[in-house]
Amino acid sequence: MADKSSRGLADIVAATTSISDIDGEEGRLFYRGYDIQDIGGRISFEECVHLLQRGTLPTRQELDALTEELMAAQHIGPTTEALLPHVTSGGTPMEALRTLVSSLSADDPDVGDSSIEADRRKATRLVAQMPILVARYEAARQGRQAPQIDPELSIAGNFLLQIGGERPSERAAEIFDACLVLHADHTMNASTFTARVIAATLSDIHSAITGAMGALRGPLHGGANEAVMNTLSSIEGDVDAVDEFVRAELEAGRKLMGFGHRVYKTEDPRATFLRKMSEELAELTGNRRYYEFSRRMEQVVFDAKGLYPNVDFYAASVYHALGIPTDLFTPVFAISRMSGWTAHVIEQHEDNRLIRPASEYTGPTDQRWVEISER
Ligand SMILES: CC(=O)SCCNC(=O)CCNC(=O)[C@H](O)C(C)(C)COP(=O)(O)OP(=O)(O)OC[C@H]1O[C@@H](n2cnc3c(N)ncnc32)[C@H](O)[C@@H]1OP(=O)(O)O
Ligand SMILES: O=C([O-])CC(=O)C(=O)O
Repeated sequence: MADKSSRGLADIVAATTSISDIDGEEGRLFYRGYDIQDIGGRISFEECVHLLQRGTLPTRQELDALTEELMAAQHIGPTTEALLPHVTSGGTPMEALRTLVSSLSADDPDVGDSSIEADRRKATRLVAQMPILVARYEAARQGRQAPQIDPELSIAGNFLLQIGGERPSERAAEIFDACLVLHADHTMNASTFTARVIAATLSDIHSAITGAMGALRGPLHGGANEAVMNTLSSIEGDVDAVDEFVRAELEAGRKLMGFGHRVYKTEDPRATFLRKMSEELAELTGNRRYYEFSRRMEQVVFDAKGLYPNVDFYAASVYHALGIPTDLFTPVFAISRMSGWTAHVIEQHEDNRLIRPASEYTGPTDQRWVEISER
């Protein structure tokens, strides 16, 4: 029997990992020992994928080889293709994409092979396929074709091209690329933990990722970025209306999405980057409304509750300024987090033990069976 229970497994070490680390007191995040303050805005998402999945920042040659592999995998198979029209009409994008991601395994060349080598190949393919899936989903629900991939553009640039229908500005692609790096991994967050639990039964990588998608979707986790945008756009009037909105929400006992964190006791270092991006995009687009609303909300929430914004808070105004539809914000998170999830599945399979925590029983005891007619 366990010594004590921890609600929500807070502070419980559930895995050892060499992929990422967080110092919650200092507000620091590391990918394989590299401080996000150092690599954020400096490495591309493709380099980040190499770092997380393969363990090192790539040499030029390694990066070229990975980019080629990713390019070659940027398509979806006939099973997923056939499913697309069935999932675009009902439900949310995350529900549809969870189903579509699961279907990718049917056409994967390594289907049925759960060796580490096959895991690695599937991991690269999943990273390449996720932005294509989101873009194809968006095009399908709008009844149009997604533009062709441009081999000159990065994953980030191509995604903006496919969603927006035109080549993004260089700066927009750079900013989005940096966003993908910032969201790529975060130790034992709920979706990564889900993926590891599934992988630890020696299940396959697509099953683990499908579960992770389900966990990411919730508003207490990745779904918060969409909720933040809905909050910001629901506030009518000028920036002063933010004060009253926050007061009313807190008085009603509701949580403000995009604030608070299980691990960070100070500012989330990713929020520091995203705030700057939000400000820059406000200047570039000439629309400062959501940046200013966000700044005010941050101040008012801190004064009232001492809570800091998390990664999802400024991601909302950034994605909005980049022209991404609000209900694709969480799918965008999944595009990035695919790199971390897959790295964790590989790590779990490399040194596996079934994950099976204990529970503390709180139900009745000494019950006795009685005939159904007498209950
Ligand atoms: C990528 C990510 O997943 S980042 C997180 C995204 N999620 C959100 O932004 C949703 C809003 N935030 C939250 O719900 C929480 O802060 C979480 C889920 C992120 C962390 O939760 P936990 O560590 O379990 O903290 P918990 O929910 O128990 O909150 C502790 C206290 O702070 C309060 N609190 C925490 N976050 C918030 C918030 N966003 N707004 C208002 N109050 C909050 C709680 O009401 C609670 O108060 P109480 O002790 O008086 O009851
Ligand atoms: O770590 C967490 O609990 C949530 C989070 O910030 C993330 O997954 O990026």
